[in-house]
Amino acid sequence: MSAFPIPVSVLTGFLGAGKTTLLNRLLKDPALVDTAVIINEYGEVAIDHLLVEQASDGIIQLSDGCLCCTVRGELVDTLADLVDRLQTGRIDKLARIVIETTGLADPAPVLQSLMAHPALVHAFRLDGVIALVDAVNGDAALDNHVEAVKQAAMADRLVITKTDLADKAVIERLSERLHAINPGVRIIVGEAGASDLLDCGLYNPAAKTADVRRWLGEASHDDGHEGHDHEHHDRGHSHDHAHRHDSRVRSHSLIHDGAVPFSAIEMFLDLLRSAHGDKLLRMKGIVELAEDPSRPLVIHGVQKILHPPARLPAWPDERRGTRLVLITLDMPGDYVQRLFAAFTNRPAPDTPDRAALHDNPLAIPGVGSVR
Ligand SMILES: Nc1nc2c(ncn2[C@@H]2O[C@H](COP(=O)(O)OP(=O)(O)OP(=O)(O)O)[C@@H](O)[C@H]2O)c(=O)[nH]1
Repeated sequence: MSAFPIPVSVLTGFLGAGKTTLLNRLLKDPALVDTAVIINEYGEVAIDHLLVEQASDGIIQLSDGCLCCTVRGELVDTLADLVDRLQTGRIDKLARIVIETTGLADPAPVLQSLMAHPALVHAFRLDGVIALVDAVNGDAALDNHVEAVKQAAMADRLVITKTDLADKAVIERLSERLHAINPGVRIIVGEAGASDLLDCGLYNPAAKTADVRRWLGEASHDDGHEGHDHEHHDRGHSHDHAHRHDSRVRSHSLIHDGAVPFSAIEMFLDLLRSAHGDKLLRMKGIVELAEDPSRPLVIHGVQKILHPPARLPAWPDERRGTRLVLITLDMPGDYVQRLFAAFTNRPAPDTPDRAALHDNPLAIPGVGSVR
């Protein structure tokens, strides 16, 4: 039987900051035994739960949507159900919960639910908010996305990730900026472990800045906007939708049932980045490679950076094929789908096939021009 209240850590950080990477490291630590992980992902093709290296029964995947808006009720139901399962003996032990938010989440509504929802207040206590800021892309995220600022401002622990990719001076400037946003916070530069991040003590909004208290106050009056400004355009296998916070941000889900040659994926990514690299916030996906279909390729792009692709030893579940999620800012129309269709040989009207792109990759009729 577990002791109530159960500590809950909220893991946040802008798109691609390294949340899943950190989670994978933390879950190997004995301090996280009997931890349930709740993952929320934005984009209709869920990938993150496949990349968390833990027995799948400890991971709960919330449906598509963002924790701070459409799936907030689902989080409350999930947590209430965990309490019920513990009380009825269907789960033996639950020592801790980690909630990984989407990179675009405003953490305020999540915290508000945990701190104030009548069904949850006695069963759970918010242990702390851990926010990740990427040393390479963090400045740009803070400049351009209020969600990134909110995440940093509400944190009890800030972790600067990807310090191996940035200069010392850049990291120092970023630390100063973060201290200005969140004066009381402890900043961990580089690899953070369980002892740095857990047991922060009860979350205390009074210790946070005035902005955070205002955001939390606003979040408590902001229920029931399910589905607002959430478009779905069904285009066969591809879906787009606009994020409610900012209709300039869209997610594009690309699915191809079948293997794809590495050269096709490489060229698709190259063209996308050279034509619209400035509009790519996040890209991640799992690819069935024609050259070696048994070991999926995992690709990650974060703003301008394409991280070195990694190979999984095997497929995490029975599904094969290629699934990519792209989150973009101001991307024109259906450019992404058309380009992807061209490379996976599913020509859409007016879209050339892959051979044509190989012949002249800089001139793509119907897909827009490459700068
Ligand atoms: N070089 C380097 N790469 C890192 C580090 N942390 C994460 N990455 C890479 O950054 C990419 C994105 O990492 P994720 O852990 O998926 O980021 P995330 O925050 O979970 O991403 P979203 O859920 O899409 O917001 C991956 O390719 C990671 O391998 C780091 O400290 N150094």
